[in-house]
Amino acid sequence: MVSSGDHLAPGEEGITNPTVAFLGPFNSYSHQATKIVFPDSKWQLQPTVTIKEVFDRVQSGACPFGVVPFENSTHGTVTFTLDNLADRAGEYADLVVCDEVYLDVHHFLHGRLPPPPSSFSSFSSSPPPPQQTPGDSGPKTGVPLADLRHVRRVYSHPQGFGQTAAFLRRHLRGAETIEVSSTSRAAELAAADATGESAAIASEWAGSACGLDVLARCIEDREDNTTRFFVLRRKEKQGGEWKRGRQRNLEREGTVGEEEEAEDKKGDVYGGERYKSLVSFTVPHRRAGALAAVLDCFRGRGLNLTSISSVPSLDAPFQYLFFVEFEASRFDDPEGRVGGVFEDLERVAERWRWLGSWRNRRCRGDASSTSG
Ligand SMILES: O=C(O)C(=O)C[C@]1(C(=O)O)C=C[C@@H](O)C=C1
Repeated sequence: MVSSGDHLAPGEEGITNPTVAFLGPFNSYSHQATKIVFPDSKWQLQPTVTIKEVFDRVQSGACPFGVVPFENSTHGTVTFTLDNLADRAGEYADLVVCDEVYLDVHHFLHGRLPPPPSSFSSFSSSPPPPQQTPGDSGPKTGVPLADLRHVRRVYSHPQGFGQTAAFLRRHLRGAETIEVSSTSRAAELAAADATGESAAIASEWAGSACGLDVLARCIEDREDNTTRFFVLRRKEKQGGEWKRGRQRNLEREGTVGEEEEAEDKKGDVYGGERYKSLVSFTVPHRRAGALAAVLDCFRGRGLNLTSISSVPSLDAPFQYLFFVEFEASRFDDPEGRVGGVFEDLERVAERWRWLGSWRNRRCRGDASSTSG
């Protein structure tokens, strides 16, 4: 099976501006995820300061693609992305999700090694944590590799803190935690602190790019910590690529290798799980069972839901806009189940929007699903 990057490369033919926006700076997890789909030998990767800026660049056409984190397996939804997908101000009418990327996320604590033991007396009287001894077989994970009593503040992205809550509780209880726009920005800030009292929760490569010392490795609460990213593009391109009644999304723009085409034909490998789609909707707030009625549309069409999220709709306090992901594509809908559920939504939801259909990267037989 070819990698998703290989699928994409020929797709550049129709793209005169091979640029991709992602949440920067370089060395963020978003950067890593972006490189999986858009190798930097072929694409110009453009870091942004905010997730909103990724949406802006794709909507304006400045970049044909953008990559944004959507959810983490430990800490849940990335609210900045959901907020933009909610598009309350009607700024992103043309944007759709056209692919997904899974990235294994292993956080390191980076900072400066502690000063000599005699200078600790003013910080704390508790004993230093166990350190790695020369006889240890491999690098220890999830424990401090040095005394952390000199660390007064820790920078990270809110997701970085959420995914390492147990380590922070156990080893950095007294330290101030400061949320910043990305984990790679956190590493930059820790490196800029000449006192050596700042640390960052960031990837291994983000810390080493800033010349920081590793104070602890793999400090995430769960070993299977994974973040899923969405690839965004403008709608008309994707819609225009519908050939032979099949989905023609980002990686399928005339780029499907023979090997993959053969895989596609094996309905038993992918079953009904080859594709996923995302819709957002609001329901009549005061009507009992209104949300259940919308969800029942999917049940009625035999469509399996894979995620449900919500954000305040901002129509009125405590009213919500919902997101539902389900296993099917509007571009590969031989039984009309997706078309049918859209008709149902038209009747049952207050307002609703299709936000994209793409290949399910976590279905059996797709080797390009995860990296990290
Ligand atoms: O801060 C980064 O490095 C990012 O790319 C953002 C982000 C996120 O928003 O979830 C991406 C992956 C990790 O889950 C932590 C942070």
